[in-house]
Amino acid sequence: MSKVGYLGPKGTFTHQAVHALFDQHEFLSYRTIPECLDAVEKGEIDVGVVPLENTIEGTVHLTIDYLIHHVDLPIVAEADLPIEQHLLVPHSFDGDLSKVEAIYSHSHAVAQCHQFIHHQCERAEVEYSTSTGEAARMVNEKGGNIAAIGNRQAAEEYGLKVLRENIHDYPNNHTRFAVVQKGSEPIEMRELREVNRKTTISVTLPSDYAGALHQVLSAFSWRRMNLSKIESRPMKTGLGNYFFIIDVDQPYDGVLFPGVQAELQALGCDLKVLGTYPCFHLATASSKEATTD
Ligand SMILES: O=C(O)C(=O)C[C@]1(C(=O)O)C=C[C@@H](O)C=C1
Repeated sequence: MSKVGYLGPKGTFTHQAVHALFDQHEFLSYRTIPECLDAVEKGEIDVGVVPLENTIEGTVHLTIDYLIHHVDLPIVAEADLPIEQHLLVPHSFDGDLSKVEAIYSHSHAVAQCHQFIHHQCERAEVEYSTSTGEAARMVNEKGGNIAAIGNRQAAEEYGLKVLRENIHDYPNNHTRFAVVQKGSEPIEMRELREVNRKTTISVTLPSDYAGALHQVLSAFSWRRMNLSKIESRPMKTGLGNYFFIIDVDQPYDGVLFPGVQAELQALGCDLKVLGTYPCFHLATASSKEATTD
């Protein structure tokens, strides 16, 4: 039995993703993304599951930055999960949204519901928490005219009721989660249908000069390698110093990728493969999307 760590506590979306991905393992929850990734790095757990990107709010910068700057852990799998954000309140709350004094949640969850908060809960102060599950736990502990944004499992876990369903501002809300692992021993997962294989790399340009990014991209384009994401992040060394995170829509191979690497190195770029991995679609209890075959 392996140890699987995740951004907890129970009732987070990461917790849902973990249970859709793994069965028959020991599950350990961590309060923050860095705590979970550090535990994998130190070998306290075998794999860690952390959020990577949301369709409404974009990249979870804390995860990407921590993977680049603080730990050396390959991404071994990726899974996307439909996200349904609900407004959760104590059972004693009378249902009048204008009375909500504070809304607790993770910053990514709050960002997915800005319009709802702005138009429906005008009086509410936003209080950020380390996760949606933690927000639900706090709302239960504090009580009163306050609410959490989170999922139905969190409401059940922490004794709250769902006052409004699906309060995220745009439909088709999904979050991608990364599974990271230190050792190379394969960890048994549920039998899921693989929808794709991707390779994620980081590229640091030697200096800022005209056409530098164009040259980097052309190493992929003339090889007909499709990129599904490119994003710049600060190197944290000075204003204007950025690196690029690039998702390539194919597995690492022995011909095309070494060719790209050699070409980029000749340009003076630093390149690191962050993982080459299968991608899965997961389903929440309430969604009917395909998962297991
Ligand atoms: O707080 C949670 O429930 C998490 O699992 C974190 C997280 C995130 O960081 O994006 C995951 C999915 C949702 O997009 C909102 C929050």
